[in-house]
Amino acid sequence: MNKYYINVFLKQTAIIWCKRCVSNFKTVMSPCEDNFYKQAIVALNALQSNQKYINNINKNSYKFNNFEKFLNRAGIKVDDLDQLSIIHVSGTKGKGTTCAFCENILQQHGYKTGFFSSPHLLEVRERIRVNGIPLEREKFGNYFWDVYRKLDLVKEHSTDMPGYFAFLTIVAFYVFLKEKVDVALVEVGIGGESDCTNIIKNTDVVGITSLGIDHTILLGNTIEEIAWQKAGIMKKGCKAFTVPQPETALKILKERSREKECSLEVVQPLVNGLINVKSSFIPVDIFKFNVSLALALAEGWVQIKGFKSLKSQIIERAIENTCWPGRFQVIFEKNSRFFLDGAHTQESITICSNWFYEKTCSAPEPKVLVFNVTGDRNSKNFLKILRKCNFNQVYFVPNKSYVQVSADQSYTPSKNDTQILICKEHLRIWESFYNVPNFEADSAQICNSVYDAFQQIWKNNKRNYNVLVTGSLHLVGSAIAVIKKDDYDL
Ligand SMILES: Nc1ncnc2c1ncn2[C@@H]1O[C@H](COP(=O)(O)OP(=O)(O)OP(=O)(O)O)[C@@H](O)[C@H]1O
Repeated sequence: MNKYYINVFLKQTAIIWCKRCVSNFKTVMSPCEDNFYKQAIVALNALQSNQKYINNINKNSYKFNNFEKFLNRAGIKVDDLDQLSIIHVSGTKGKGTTCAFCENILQQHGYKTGFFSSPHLLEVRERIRVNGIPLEREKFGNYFWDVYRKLDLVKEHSTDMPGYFAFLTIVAFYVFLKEKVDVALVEVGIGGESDCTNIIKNTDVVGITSLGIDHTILLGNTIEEIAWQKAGIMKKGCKAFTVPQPETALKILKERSREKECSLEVVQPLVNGLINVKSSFIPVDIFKFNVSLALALAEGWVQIKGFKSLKSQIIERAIENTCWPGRFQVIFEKNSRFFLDGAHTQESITICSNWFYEKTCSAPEPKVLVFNVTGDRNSKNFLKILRKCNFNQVYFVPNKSYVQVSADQSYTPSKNDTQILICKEHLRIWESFYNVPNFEADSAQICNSVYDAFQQIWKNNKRNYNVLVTGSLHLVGSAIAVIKKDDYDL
C-alpha cells in the first residue's frame, strides 16, 4: 500500500484520502509523452507571469486586457461559452474548497463536471479537472498545444500572447467545450469584475465565499471595495449565493445583485445534519461555511437546469470523501507530523494557527514552523498571530522544493535573491519578538529550500516533530513535493 494512503495520526486527524486525491499526484507516462508535456510547461512558463502582469497593470483599466482577442484567436467566440453551464465562484477565502465540495456533490449525482481552479500545488494540470481528476499529462499536452499553436501562429509581435493565467483560462474553456461537461465550475483568478474568467456572459449560478482583505493593490483597501469587485461576476438572471459577510460588505453585494438583476441568497452556515458528516479535514468553522455554500450552489444549479433534486445520502457521501490537498492537510513522514495549510490572509492564518495549536498543544513533540508569504501581504501580522503557538524552531524558506534538483526546478539563490531577501525580512520581524515577554523560541533561521529545512528536521531520526507549513499555497506545494518525493515523479 502506498505510504501516503496511510491515514496516520490515530484519531486526532481524520484525513480522508479518496482515490481521486491520490490520482492527482501520479501518472505513468512514456518518455516521449512526458517530453511533450514538459515542453508545454516550458512554453507556459515563458508567458508573462501573473506577478509581472499584476505589477504592470493599471488598477483602473485592466479589465480583461485583450482577453477576448486571444480567446477568438484560439477559435472560441464569447458566445460559444454560452454552451457551457457555469457555476462561477469568487471570494477571498474558500473558493477552492467550496468548488471541490460542489464538484464532488454534482459528480456523484452523475453529472460530468469541469473545474478550473488556481493556484496548483505540484503540477499545473491540477488546475483543470474533468470529473474530479486533473487532466492527464498527455491530454493536458494535447489541449495545451492545440491552443498554443493557434495563438502563436497569428501573433503580431513576439510578446503578443496572453499571460500565464489568461492562457490557462482559455485552455480551461477549450477543454470544457471539447469534453462537453454538464457543468463547469470556474474559480476566478483575482477579484471578479475585471478577472478574465468574467468574459462569460451567461452564468447559471454564482458563489461568493468569505470576504476579507487580500490583493489590495488590484481590488482596493476596504472590504466594500473588495465586495464590489467580487460581485462583478453576478449576471442577469443567475442565482447568486453567499455566506454571512460583514454588514458593509453584504450591503454592497445586495446592491450589486439588484443592479445586475439577479437573486442573492445568504446561505446560513449549518447544513441540516451535515455538520456531523465525518469530513474533518478542515476545521469546523470553515467547514460549515464552505460546505453550506457548496451545497447551495449545487442545489441552485440543479434547480435552474430543471433537474431532479439532490439526494441527501449522496450528498453526505460526497462531502465525506471530498479532499482538497494543501488545505488543513496532515501528513506523517519520517516520524514527524506535517500540518500543511496554504493560509495567506489574516483571518486564515488565525484559523490555521488555532487548528495547529489545538492539535498539538498537549503533544510532547517540539513544534516547528516553516513559513513564507508571497506578494504584498503583511507578514508581520501573520507572524504575530503564529508566534502564539510557541514554536521551538522556525525556518523561513523560499517557495522552492529543492535547490538545483533538475532542469526545470533548478534554483540557486544568490545573496540578493528577492525570495531570500523576503526571508531575511521575516527573520528580522521574528527576532524582534524576542523582546516580547513570555515569547519562547529556540531558534530561527533561513534555509534555501524546503528540502534543506526538512533535512534539518529529519536529521535527528529519533525525534518526532510537529511541523506547521503555512503562509503560501506555493510553499505548501513545495513541501508536498519534498514529502512525497518517492511517490511523485518530479
Ligand atoms: N471560509 C474560510 N474562511 C477563512 N479562511 C479560509 C476559508 N476557507 C479556506 N480558508 C483558508 O484559505 C486557504 C485556501 O483555501 P481555498 O483554496 O479553499 O481558498 P481560495 O479562495 O481558493 O484561496 P486562493 O485565493 O489562495 O486560491 C486554506 O488553506 C485556508 O487557510
